[in-house]
Amino acid sequence: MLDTLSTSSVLEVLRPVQDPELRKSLVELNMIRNVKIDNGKVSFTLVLTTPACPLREFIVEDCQKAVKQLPGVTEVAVDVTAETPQQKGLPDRTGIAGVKNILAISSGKGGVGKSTVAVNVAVALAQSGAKVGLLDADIYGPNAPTMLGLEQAQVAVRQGEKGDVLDPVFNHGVKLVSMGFLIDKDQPVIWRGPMLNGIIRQFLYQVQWGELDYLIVDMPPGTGDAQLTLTQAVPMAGAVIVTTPQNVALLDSRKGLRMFQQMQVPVLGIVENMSYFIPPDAPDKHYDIFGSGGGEKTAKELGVPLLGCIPLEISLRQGGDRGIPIVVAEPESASAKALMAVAMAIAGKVSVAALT
Ligand SMILES: Nc1ncnc2c1ncn2[C@@H]1O[C@H](COP(=O)(O)OP(=O)(O)OP(=O)(O)O)[C@@H](O)[C@H]1O
Repeated sequence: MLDTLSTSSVLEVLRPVQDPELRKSLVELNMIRNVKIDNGKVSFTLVLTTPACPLREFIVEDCQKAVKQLPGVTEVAVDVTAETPQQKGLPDRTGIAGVKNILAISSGKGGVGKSTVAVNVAVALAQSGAKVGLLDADIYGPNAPTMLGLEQAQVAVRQGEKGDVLDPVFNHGVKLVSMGFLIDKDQPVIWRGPMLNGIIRQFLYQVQWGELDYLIVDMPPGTGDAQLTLTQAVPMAGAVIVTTPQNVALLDSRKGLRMFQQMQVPVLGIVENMSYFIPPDAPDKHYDIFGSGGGEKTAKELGVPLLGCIPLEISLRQGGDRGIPIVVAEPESASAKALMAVAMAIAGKVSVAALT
């Protein structure tokens, strides 16, 4: 079989090549398509499970190596595309039409950088080619509009076929709807909680998200009613918990973890923010202000993966304030690279959860 060059011999040599995260054969996962042979030139499409695949180059290389084993092959051309799988459903929760994966970014307490992570992960996924929405559900501090440069924007309510619909606003490749657009910012926080249910329903059924690979939900901090309402209403593909190295925040993360588990939302991992300090005048220096290895230790204790550690960097805050996320403003900075790696790790975990 292997000594003749044919579509089936190409698939045969590719069969042992696995997706490193899914640990399954690319051929069996239907990730190899359109195999064509033109004299010695073999071409095919590699359909990844996310455009943000961190292992893209390795997989392509493995495929090329495998096909080159066949006699008569002079060239291997791999066309890479992606089809994000749809999250597994829960019988009691109805998803949002067209939205494949809803992801919660949460934190045990406020101010740990949850929104910063949510916004930059959303933009990084969009940069990779994914269709991304961001639902800023943080009723206490809806600051995603500022961070995406959309502070002055208003969601437009218009008459749709089945009643009023809301169109998200758009910047840096991300569609955004924020609680900040719908709540009165001068209203006391205690009145905002009860409004949440109604607003969530609007987000679910009235926002015209269109087709999305990922809808990132910037959750309110903590584990109160607002979080329960959200996790009950929206079927989540997974949750990411943002924490800082200090112990108090870590304790709170444990509560968050338990809440998601009780709500049958898989916890994809934790992100340690403000892990170490990089001074602006010495970007190659690295100060472990809170000691090192805290994130790793906590991840181990909690039994979930550590998705990444983000340094404390002034330009990261400045990017947020200016409405130009660091992954756009300074993609080469340490914090941008760390955030991009977190985005890719999340995308990888979502694919694994959907396909295994
Ligand atoms: N790694 C970092 N380096 C520098 N500044 C950061 C970093 N992470 C977050 N910040 C800054 O800290 C502040 C709080 O961050 P952010 O708003 O993302 O936190 P949050 O957890 O979402 O807070 P809240 O609960 O109030 O919504 C912001 O000014 C942000 O720019």
